[in-house]
Amino acid sequence: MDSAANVPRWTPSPSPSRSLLKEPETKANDAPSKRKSSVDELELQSIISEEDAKPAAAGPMFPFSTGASTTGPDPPPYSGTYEASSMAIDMNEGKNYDGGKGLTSKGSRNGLLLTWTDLWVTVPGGKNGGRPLLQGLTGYAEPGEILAIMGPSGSGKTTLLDALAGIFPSIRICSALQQTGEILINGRKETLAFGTSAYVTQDDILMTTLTVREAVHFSAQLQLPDSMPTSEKKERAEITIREMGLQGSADTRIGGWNVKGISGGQKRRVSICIEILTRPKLLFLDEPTSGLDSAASYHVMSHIVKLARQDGRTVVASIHQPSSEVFELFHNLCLLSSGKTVYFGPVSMAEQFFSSNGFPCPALRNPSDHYLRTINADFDMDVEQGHGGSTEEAISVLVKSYKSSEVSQRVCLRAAFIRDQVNIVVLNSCKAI
Ligand SMILES: Nc1ncnc2c1ncn2[C@@H]1O[C@H](COP(=O)(O)OP(=O)(O)OP(=O)(O)O)[C@@H](O)[C@H]1O
Repeated sequence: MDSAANVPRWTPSPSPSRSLLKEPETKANDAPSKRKSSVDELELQSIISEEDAKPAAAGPMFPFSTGASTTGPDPPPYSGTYEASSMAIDMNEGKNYDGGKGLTSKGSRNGLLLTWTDLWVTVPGGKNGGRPLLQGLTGYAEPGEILAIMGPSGSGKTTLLDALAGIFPSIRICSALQQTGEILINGRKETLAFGTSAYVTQDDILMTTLTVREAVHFSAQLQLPDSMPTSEKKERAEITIREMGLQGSADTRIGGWNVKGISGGQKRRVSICIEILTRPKLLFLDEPTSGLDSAASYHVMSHIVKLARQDGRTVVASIHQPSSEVFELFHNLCLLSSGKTVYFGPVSMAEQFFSSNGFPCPALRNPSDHYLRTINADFDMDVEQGHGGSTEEAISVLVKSYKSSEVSQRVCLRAAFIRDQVNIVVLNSCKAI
């Protein structure tokens, strides 16, 4: 077992300024388009189909607005075909990536592509005019993929999820948090129709007197459209109960502080069950695996991956301590420390990022544990020093290195590219009218 003294510490070499995403030797024989690695080579191809540019039918508005409602033609559904090949290769290298093929599949054609640029959330007041909880974050979440948000406790994971889900300022008015930056759906500010997105919060708010089956069935009756026959709603509820591995406790009361009911982990799964009943296109999950053992965590997360892949759903999940198997299920990783980005990019490239900055993951250690231990400064006083610099120094090196890295530039470019591309399509469709 590792002792606290074995926590990897900052060592000054190799140089943090070393460029990331260097072309691996093994790619030398790949097609020329795959070999492109420079951002200058990014071809901004306007290949969103004309059909995609048609305004979508208006529907009832979802309470979790993800941006101001816009006038004019609605944005085209994300087609997944805008991608320049050079970017697709470098950004998505790794075993979980399907080379962009999945994004052009039928299921993902109507997916939601979420992008955020220079996102700040601040608590007003204090000497310096406020305390920033999120500091200029930029990123994206793609259809058919899972973005994992990780970081030590208090690093801003829930704040980021809340901001992306449009919780500020409409729902948590009393929090008085200030938010700036741009959050776009398919490149546009958009208010989503009811049932399009769902948010499983950290707290399980459930009716304690109901059984699991009653809770899920009632929820299905209320959430699923009136046009769906009752028998189909019941079937959907039963399928979802099974998918979350709750069939064994379906007739057990949920329970609360006064009456013992299902376990904490089972409550978590009931909450997820209720939110995925409508099969939302955009799903936010705050700590979906808390309270679950490693096998249950794996089953729940792999089911969510399946859901994401099946119909090109976009999933953003904060997660504390994934096992290595669960970690491998994620596509992209957003690693936060005190509201700053330590790393954003493909899960498969994170290891290279850490080792190129002097923090190689020791053999046989779960990479996610390694990343979190490297950037957790909460217990610095208790941890024996002597392995190089402090955790604060390590965080500072990684944050600086990420900012100047090619991977960060690509993330910014990608967010800008998606926005510009959609604007071109909307402009063209307006001209055509
Ligand atoms: N309304 C608020 N007013 C002041 N500070 C806040 C507010 N909301 C969050 N914070 C602070 O913002 C920081 C980030 O909180 P957040 O809940 O996003 O962290 P987290 O990474 O989700 O933590 P955990 O993993 O423990 O859930 C914390 O320091 C928290 O105390």
